[in-house]
This record gives sequence, structure tokens and C-alpha cells, in this order.
Amino acid sequence: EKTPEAKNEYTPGTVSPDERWGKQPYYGEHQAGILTPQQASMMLVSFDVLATNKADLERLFRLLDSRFAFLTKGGTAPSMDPKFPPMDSGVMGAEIYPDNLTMTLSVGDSLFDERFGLAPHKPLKLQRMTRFPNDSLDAKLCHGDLSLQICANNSDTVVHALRDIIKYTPDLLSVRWRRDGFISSHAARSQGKETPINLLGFKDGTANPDAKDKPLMDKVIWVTGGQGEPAWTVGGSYQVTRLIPFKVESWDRTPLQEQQSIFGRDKATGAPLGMEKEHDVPDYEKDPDGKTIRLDAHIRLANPRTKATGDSLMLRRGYSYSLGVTNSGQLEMGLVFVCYQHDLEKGFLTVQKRLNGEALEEYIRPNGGGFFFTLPGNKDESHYLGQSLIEA
Ligand SMILES: C=CC1=C(C)c2cc3[nH]c(cc4nc(cc5[nH]c(cc1n2)c(C)c5CCC(=O)O)C(CCC(=O)O)=C4C)c(C)c3C=C
Ligand SMILES: [Fe+2]
Repeated sequence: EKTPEAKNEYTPGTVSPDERWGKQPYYGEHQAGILTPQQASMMLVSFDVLATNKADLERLFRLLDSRFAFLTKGGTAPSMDPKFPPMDSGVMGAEIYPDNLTMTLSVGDSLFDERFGLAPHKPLKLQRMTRFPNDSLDAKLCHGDLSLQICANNSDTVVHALRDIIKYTPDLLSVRWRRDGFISSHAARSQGKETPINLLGFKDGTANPDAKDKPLMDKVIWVTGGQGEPAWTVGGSYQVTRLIPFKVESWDRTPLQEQQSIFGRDKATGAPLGMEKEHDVPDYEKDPDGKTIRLDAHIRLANPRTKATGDSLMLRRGYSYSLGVTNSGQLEMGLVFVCYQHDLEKGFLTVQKRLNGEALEEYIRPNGGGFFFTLPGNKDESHYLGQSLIEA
């Protein structure tokens, strides 16, 4: 009798006949969930660490490592002794499918305070997120000792993974804030070929650097050593998270022409204005006065494509969110902006400074998020995630 997995004849790297058997490798030089093609469902959870000494922080990292390894591999839910609480929440049934689950752990600036003696080992560019001019930050939605990005094909898998982590860490972690996100399952199934559309109706992610280009990823995304970074950070990356509500009621009453000029792209095709195809590259030298793509268009400010600014500075991995309504009756929806880069200053901070004052600001007001450093991957079962930091 074939195992259920064999029946589905799943080959790693392909879409399984039953997508729930899709598996992302857990062990490796880098954590999964960064270069992984975006799964349909995500959750971003920020935690305060309750551990008060380094030994307990190590226990936490070891525990998270073993739960991540189990959940991303999948398996049968452990059997239950009715005298004890069930080992598993049971929300996925008897079979815990891997479902392309990735769990990506990052550490915040506050983890390097006096509690664990880690201050001398802080990543060089890691800092507490500060307010940008158009922000209206809600303290309850900002920062955290840890960030956990959970992504999978289906949201029940994501919720199951969160419940598992919470169950195993009552004395070690407390949730600070969390946000659920989604992209269309059609875009997710295309494995990066189809660009997801955000809740302003624009393709979002088109000009991302090619995640399959390893030399480019080593240049743009991963800390590779030197440049004053502590040795333990090699293989990691800076993670920026921003919660960005949209004023969708006003946006939906804004003329198409204005919407397109704000981004600098055609809404239907995603092509830069004046061009035909989504992946055509704008030539700003031929448009110095912004007659075709205005000078304060989002894509032009984000990436002016001059020799001085360079090209690909970050990998964006954003998700839409949709909650209820605000106290004043407005739809509460927007973008969970997530990006990764090897240098927080050269990446997000430089780009965000250029975006300050952009035309899009009329329709957005960031209210949360934080800056984190994504730990290097755990290379094999004889190690644990975060070991290089604990042993630094
Ligand atoms: C600081 C970094 C960025 C923030 C914050 C940001 C917010 C933000 N972006 C969109 C929608 C789109 N962004 C697009 C392109 C784009 N955005 C950034 C950076 C930030 N965006 C970059 C670096 C780029 C690429 C520019 C380029 O190389 O040409 C696009 C166009 C399509 C694409 O390339 O993805 C859209 C659409 C929203 C809605 C938003 C916050 C509300
Ligand atoms: Fe953008």
C-alpha cells in the first residue's frame, strides 16, 4: 500500500496533484520564506520574549527549530491520551500536511538589550523603526523581540502552525501583534509567474529582482560577510514589516488616469506608462521632465534607475489584508508590506526616504510594523535555528 504522499506522486519543486503535499525544504544556508515563491496565505506575528536569561532563549530557539522542522515536513498528528490535553489542536485533521508551509524567524532590535547579553552581537544596521512623516503609528502594532512570518498554500495551515507554536511556548513567548495576509490563489499557484494584484488594483511585485539569480541574491538579499557585520549574521537578511492601511473608498472614486500616474504603471497590464508589457523597463533619461511617468510617481521615486541609485535594492513580499471597519465606518484593508535586503540603510531606509511626500500618500497611512534581522538558516538536524547568534 502506497503512502498518501506517494499516491500523489509529489516531486519537490513542482505543484503536487494535491497541493497540500507541496513541501518547502526547512534545512539550508538561508531560511525558507524569502526566496520561496509567494504562497497564497500568510501571517505575520510579532512576539515579546518572556525568557529572562540566555539559557532560556537557547531553549526557545531549540524548541522553535524542532516545531518548524516538524510542521514544514508534515506528518500524522500524535495520538491522544484523553487524560491530557491533545498534542495537536486538530484543526487540520489527523494528517498534518506540509502545504508548502514556511516559517521564517527574525529578531528585533529589542532582543539585543541587557536581558541576554547579546548587545555586542547586534547586526550592524539593526535599529528600532522610527516614524516616517506620513505614518500614524499605533504602539500596539509596532516592534517586537521576534517576528515570525508564516506562509502556506492555505490559511488553515497557517493558523494551525501558529496554534502549535503558542501551545509549546507558554512560558517563553507572548504575542505582541499579528496580521493575516493573502494573495490570490491563482497568482500563488503560478509560482511567481503571475504577479499578485494589491487592494488598490495594481500588480505588485513586478520589478522585484529575480529570486532564482543566486549571484544577485547574494548581492542584494543575503548578508555575505565583511562590511562590519558580525560573523554570525552570514546567511541572514534584514526584514522590514509595515502595516499600511489604504483609503479604498477615496481610491475607488479617483479617476483611472490619476491612479495610473500615481504609480507610473498601467492598471490593466502593469506596464510602465508609455510602454506595452508588464516587464518592460522604463527609460527615465528619455523622460527627464516626467511627461510620461511623473517625477513623483511611486515607481520612479522607489527606483529612479540612475547609476547612483543602482537597480534592485530589496525583495518585496507583500500581502493584502482585509479586516472589518474602522470606528468611523471605513473599510479596514491594506497591505502587509514585507521586504528583505542585505543592508537596511541601502535598501528600505533609502527607498522610503525617497518615497516621503509621494503622490500615493493621500491614500495610505502606515500604522505599524518593525525592523528585524532574519536569522541565517539551520543547515542540518545536528544544529538549531539561531545557534550562530547564541554561540556568537
Ligand atoms: C520603501 C519601500 C516601499 C514601500 C513602503 C512601498 C509601498 C507600496 N508599494 C505599493 C505598490 C507598488 N509598488 C511598486 C513598485 C515598487 N515599490 C517599491 C518600494 C516600496 N513600496 C519598489 C522598490 C518598487 C519597484 C520600483 C521599480 O523598480 O520600478 C508597484 C509597481 C509594480 C512593482 O514593481 O511591484 C506597485 C503597484 C503600495 C500600494 C505600497 C504601500 C501602500
Ligand atoms: Fe511599492
